[in-house]
Amino acid sequence: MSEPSTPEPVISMRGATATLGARTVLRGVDLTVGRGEVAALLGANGSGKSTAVRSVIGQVPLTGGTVELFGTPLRRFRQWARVGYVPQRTTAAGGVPATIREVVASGRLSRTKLRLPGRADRAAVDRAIELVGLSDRAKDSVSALSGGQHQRVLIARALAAEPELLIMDEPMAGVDLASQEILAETLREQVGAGTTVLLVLHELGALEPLIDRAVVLRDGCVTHDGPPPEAMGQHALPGHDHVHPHAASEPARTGLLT
Ligand SMILES: Nc1ncnc2c1ncn2[C@@H]1O[C@H](COP(=O)(O)OP(=O)(O)OP(=O)(O)O)[C@@H](O)[C@H]1O
Repeated sequence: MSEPSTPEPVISMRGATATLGARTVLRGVDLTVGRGEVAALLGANGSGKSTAVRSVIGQVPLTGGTVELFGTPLRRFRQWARVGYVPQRTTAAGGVPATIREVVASGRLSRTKLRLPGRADRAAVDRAIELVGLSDRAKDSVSALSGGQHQRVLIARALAAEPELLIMDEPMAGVDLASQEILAETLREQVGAGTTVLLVLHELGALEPLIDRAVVLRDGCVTHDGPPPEAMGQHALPGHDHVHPHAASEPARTGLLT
């Protein structure tokens, strides 16, 4: 008991294995993210990045290994308001007519539960919309938004709960440059405020300066865990294509990732 204790990890995944259909997608993944840390999960298409983060929040059951969130085993974890999750490229519209503000406000439900929203709740929703630069469009229908704006709405929805841990799956995928800059700035603010962040990325790109640690997956195994390898910041090394299924333009190159 003499040594100063390191801060309790916010995410602690140990020896995680998972299968989807007949396919083993995670083969013993260790992933630890400490409080206030910004970690990037990198890897080629199909390496298991999305499956790993979905396992962290219990959307994909593990066949082996363990996950703890804020020091609590996942099966006992109930404090979901502490976790904001932005899934990979979904739409905020969902076929139901809703305004930007309504969609973002739905992200606050994990805090309000069954009580009526109060002033602090409304302020958190307004602030989340402001952070992603959509204040002037708050009353517009989400069905009229571009892909990048959709993504900003989904991120604002996650931020509305003021999460301590923010998990985002390829937040920059298919997002126009202007929205990318706003998202990077939003993330900078969150990180500055002490939020712990886990990002799935296929390249570090504009977010590189924010990343403390990179964890690289290959075929369901961790092949690197440490400072972001330099080559990952650029579209480096020829012959290593990562083709993003959602990218409209030419394939991005991700160097060490494949
Ligand atoms: N529902 C499913 N049933 C069977 N296999 C699946 C299912 N979903 C994903 N897979 C497979 O599991 C593997 C890992 O998928 P995952 O989405 O975790 O990879 P990823 O690293 O996030 O890839 P990407 O960069 O393409 O998003 C892939 O080979 C994928 O085809």
